[in-house]
Amino acid sequence: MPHFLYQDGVLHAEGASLSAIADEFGTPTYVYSKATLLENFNAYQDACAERDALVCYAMKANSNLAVLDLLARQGAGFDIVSGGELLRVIAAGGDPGKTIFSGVGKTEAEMTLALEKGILCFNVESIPELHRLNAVAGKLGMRAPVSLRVNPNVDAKTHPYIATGLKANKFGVSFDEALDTYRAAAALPHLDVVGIDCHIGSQLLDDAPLLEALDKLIDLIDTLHAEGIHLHHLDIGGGIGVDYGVAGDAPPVPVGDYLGRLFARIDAWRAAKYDGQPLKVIFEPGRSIVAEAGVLLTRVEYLKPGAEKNFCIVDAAMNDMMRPTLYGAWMGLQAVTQRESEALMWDVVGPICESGDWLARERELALEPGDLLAMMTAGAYGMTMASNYNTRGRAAEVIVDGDTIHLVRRRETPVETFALETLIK
Ligand SMILES: Cc1ncc(COP(=O)(O)O)c(C=O)c1O
Ligand SMILES: N[C@@H](CCCC[NH3+])C(=O)O
Repeated sequence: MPHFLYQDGVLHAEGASLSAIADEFGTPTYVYSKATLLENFNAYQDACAERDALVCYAMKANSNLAVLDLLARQGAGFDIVSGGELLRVIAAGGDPGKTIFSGVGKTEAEMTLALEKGILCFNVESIPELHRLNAVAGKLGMRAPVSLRVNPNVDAKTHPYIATGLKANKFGVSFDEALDTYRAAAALPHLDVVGIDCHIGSQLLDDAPLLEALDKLIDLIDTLHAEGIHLHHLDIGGGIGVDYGVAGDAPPVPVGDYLGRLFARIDAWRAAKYDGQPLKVIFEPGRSIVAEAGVLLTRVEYLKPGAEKNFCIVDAAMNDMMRPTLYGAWMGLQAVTQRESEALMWDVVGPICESGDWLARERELALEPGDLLAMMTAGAYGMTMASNYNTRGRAAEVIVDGDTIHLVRRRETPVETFALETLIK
């Protein structure tokens, strides 16, 4: 159910007017809807009900502590990719015992922290990483729970920067080398081989590539079983996409439909080969939980019509939302208060000194300076990818719950952007 709707001609997040939010907290500001967040998470939880399954929210999509806390209280686990993200999970009251650690470059310090905090599992992506983890666990007198991230060489049919499951990508152990890598892992004294993992890419609109990857993992689990390596879980990663409103794009597969098909396959396989003995299933969704729950609220500073192009200069920029310039991503824009006046074609750009600093191109909008715009579907990979380029303080973040507005991250001041720096004599 959409929670960003016009009421009396003004765009609202649940019961709160975006215009009132801009007046109180300024712009640019990320505005999240708590109801959307919970509905999206519960689409996974509901499809997993009564099953041995764990939804590990991929917090790289949006790691605001209040977001993590809300999801943790719904039973979420977390997929992390750094020691910093683990510290956020803990600060938000999340459970390290429901946390899995992905990523190709884990440091010794990160491994040590994760072992000391008792995470559920390391998703290991290479043989050198296995050896490092074995050594770190040995030094601590512990055994590290390990799942291998296998690269199933499946084409996820998404933007090349966010496809991760092809041979050409840096991620995971190649499918052909997976068996030998499992043997190597099983022979190391300080590792417990517990699972298998893959993540083939992000913003997938169709679940066919995910089910193809599942079939490959299933075959591999059977081969490992025959070798005496018995796994306790299968982690299929994240990747389900959202509707950004791109003309011609098919709508994304509903989460419940995808999980239904996935569980049906797993159940049929377990019934045929393992007397129906269940296998724990882990998911790592990010975008499909938070993207639709957020908008980026920005104000028009100047209108600069020109012979070739009309530029609408707003107070948000590529440092606040990198997706358009990084991926050429199309993001929806809506006027917070709609005008009756004539619409013109605008390129919506920020104040940063780069021609790549654009948020939207060729949009038909009726605008005046001072108007507010909402960039839609901006709750994922927005604030988490923000930077301080041009010494811009990062945006504020608020969560709306009904008609209550919670400021969950105050605006960063420009002075705070250089507070860690020091002069030399
Ligand atoms: C290992 C891993 N898991 C999960 C995710 C979350 O993906 P998405 O936001 O597409 O669900 C990502 C990002 O693509 C990832 O790299
Ligand atoms: N940052 C990307 C997704 C990255 C996925 C991380 N593995 C995006 O905005 O679409």
